[in-house]
Amino acid sequence: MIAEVYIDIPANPVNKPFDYRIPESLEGVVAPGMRVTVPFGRTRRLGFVTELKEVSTFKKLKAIDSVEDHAPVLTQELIDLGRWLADSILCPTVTAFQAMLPAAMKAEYKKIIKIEQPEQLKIEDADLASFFETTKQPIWSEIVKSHSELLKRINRAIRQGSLSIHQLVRNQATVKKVSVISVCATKEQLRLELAKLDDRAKRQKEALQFFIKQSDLSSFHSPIHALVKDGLSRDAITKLVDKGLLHLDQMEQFRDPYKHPVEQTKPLNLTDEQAKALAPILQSMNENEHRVFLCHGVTGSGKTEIYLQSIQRVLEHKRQAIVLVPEISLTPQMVLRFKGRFGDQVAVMHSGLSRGEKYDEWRKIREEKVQVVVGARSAIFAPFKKLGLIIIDEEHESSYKQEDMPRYHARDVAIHRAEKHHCPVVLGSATPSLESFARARKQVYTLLSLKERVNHRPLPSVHIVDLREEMRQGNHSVFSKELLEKVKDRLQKNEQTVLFLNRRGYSTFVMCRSCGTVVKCPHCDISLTYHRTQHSLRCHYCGYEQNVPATCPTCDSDAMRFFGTGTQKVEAELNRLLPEARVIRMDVDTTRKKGSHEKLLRQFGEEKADILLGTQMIAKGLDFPKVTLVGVLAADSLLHLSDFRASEKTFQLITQVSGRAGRHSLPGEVVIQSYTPDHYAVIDAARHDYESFYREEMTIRHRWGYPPFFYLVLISLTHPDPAKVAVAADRIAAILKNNLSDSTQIYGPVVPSVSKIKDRYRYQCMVKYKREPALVPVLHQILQHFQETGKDSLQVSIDLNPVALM
Ligand SMILES: Nc1ncnc2c1ncn2[C@@H]1O[C@H](COP(=O)(O)OP(=O)(O)OP(=O)(O)O)[C@@H](O)[C@H]1O
Ligand SMILES: [Zn+2]
Ligand SMILES: [Zn+2]
Repeated sequence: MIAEVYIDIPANPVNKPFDYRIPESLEGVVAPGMRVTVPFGRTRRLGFVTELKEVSTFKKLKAIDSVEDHAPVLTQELIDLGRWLADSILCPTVTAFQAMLPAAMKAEYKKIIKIEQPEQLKIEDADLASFFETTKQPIWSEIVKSHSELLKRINRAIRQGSLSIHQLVRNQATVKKVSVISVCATKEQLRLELAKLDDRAKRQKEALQFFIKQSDLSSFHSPIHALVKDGLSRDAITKLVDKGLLHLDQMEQFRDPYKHPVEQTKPLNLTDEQAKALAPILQSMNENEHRVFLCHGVTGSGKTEIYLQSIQRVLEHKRQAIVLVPEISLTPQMVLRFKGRFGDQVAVMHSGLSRGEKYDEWRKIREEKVQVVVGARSAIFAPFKKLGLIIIDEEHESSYKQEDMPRYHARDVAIHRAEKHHCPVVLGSATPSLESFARARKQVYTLLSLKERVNHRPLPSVHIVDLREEMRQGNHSVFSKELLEKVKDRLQKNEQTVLFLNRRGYSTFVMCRSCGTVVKCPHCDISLTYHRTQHSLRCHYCGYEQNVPATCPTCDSDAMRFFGTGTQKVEAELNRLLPEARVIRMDVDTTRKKGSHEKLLRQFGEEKADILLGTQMIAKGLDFPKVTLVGVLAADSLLHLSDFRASEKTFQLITQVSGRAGRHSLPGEVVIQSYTPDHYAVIDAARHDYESFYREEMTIRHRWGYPPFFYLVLISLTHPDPAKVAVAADRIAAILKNNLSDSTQIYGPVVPSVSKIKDRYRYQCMVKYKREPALVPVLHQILQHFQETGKDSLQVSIDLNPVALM
């Protein structure tokens, strides 16, 4: 038999299956979806078996060395998915396969030095020979590091054939095992042994008495460490094992990151709106029909309960469900809602788990020990065999798109998988992406609307504060008078406040602090980006460049400023203005340590603080009854990012943050501080008017030719030599222009705002198109032609439908 194997080298020339002979010893063992070690070139590599066949067109085939898995790690569906993904996002197939598996299963390659001719080595270099006699596993990289003086001699010995270099492939995945003791003797036999032992074997006697006391010996088993904890001697147990009276077994164990018992919750009585939204989802499941639902529900409308009750039906049908949640809202609060309803049937996958924990959660899925997975982006690849439902909460979140290879969007993968499994996908959000809402409008997706909060609780009332006005009145603080008054009021009433400061995007744009003007590109309607090194303003899209104006082009004031307020500064100011307030600050600095994110949120939930001050990580998923005030310190910070999605992101963020207020019995209030209070993204968010925002934004996208009306492709090049990357960028732009149709537009090449990363210079080209059949073949050709391997070479990456254009 012959196996087709994708080699674990993510490079274009290797991006095809290679044929390998299955040796007799592995006949019937090797199966598609397994990982194998194979000789490749002069090394050994890990590979994925995708197909078995009888004949090969090649005459001389190398044989597979060994099998890494006892069962396939990729199902047939995932193998097909990997091929599809590789084609549609232009990545090597093996990269797609790897993305589907937990990191612990990535192969680790180690080079070791092997002695081929010990006698010859002794003659040629006796010192070296005795060195290797004392070194058990001479690992190449370690020898290079600590015995560099030997390198020359080792190299000579390799040339002469007495030494050689071997590549070891190591599977990093480890299964945690526990030693379990059972009894293989009768009580009678144990008593006999007890009588035989002399008095010095006191500990063995104790152990025997312990087992004799057990009511049912044949079904007894216990981890050895539990017995030791109960006072038995490990030594004595081992002796009894040796005598054949006890039996020792290694049992696999799952590491459990959520050990605490969870209180079971029951399905809630649905509101009318919830029931109306749930019905078509259930119907689609009953009919085994693939449909995509967009569940557009205002914050606090009870979307999660709809998810829970849909999953319940999935379980009744003996099928399985995937729930995707953005990494930052995958808080214990969120996890508990699923564990509380479905208990041990839920696996959780997120970046906070250790490698081993992630691997075990993955194994629970593969071994069908769980039926539901709640996880971040990569959980979309959960190896369930009978998917019945995929839910993507906060579907508008840009983190569902992976920013590096493979650049997949979890939403696209979800829809593709659900099609194969004939099951529905539910996309949920209070602020759907324009793409998804447009599809729902065109009835590609089915729209489910929840317009009210649960139990008719009102949405919070929102006040917009004009920061320019505050400035004019001489208030230079980050807090407007109104916001400060309201925070004080909450302090008095013993209620809580959430203050939100978006730091991302600061100081990349220049704004006039007296009139709010931001300098834009005359050709693209995009804010210009400040380049520190040249002290100039540039357009990301078309390359337009100008100097930073000394005075504001609109009002002539000299208050043109870069933005630089951070959470720390705000915290200091809070301490000065309200010394009695207890503040919890949450940002990248205070949440770096594992578990600190949860800890801070728990403290806030336990009302150990009055104010929660944070960045985007507090915008989502929080549900605290005492929060009655939310303040957005500067709503514009995202608005002027040089990104056509800037307004959309601003609208989403303001809506999400506002949604944290007044979710329970106490009514909520929101203060939005802004330098551009009449921007539609700010006004519509304040009015909770998604549809109005959608209309205005779509008009603008249409006018300027941005998605969802057009598709974008971003081609990025990097090279250590600025001249080389410039030449390649020009050639690629020329190929695009010559091979794509006239209606497709090609922008660039331009230098992106970050022009150099890790000493590699960057260039970008952008393609904007509506229908372009030649696109994928041309992009393939570009990759084949320009992509080089090796460190100091040209790197080309292609991002279809990029979410960030930085
Ligand atoms: N049918 C119901 N009856 C009573 N309470 C409910 C019902 N459905 C949901 N709730 C409660 O209402 C609150 C808000 O629900 P949930 O968090 O699911 O809203 P959401 O739509 O997901 O909001 P967000 O988009 O802001 O995260 C929760 O505390 C939830 O327990
Ligand atoms: Zn101005
Ligand atoms: Zn421009």
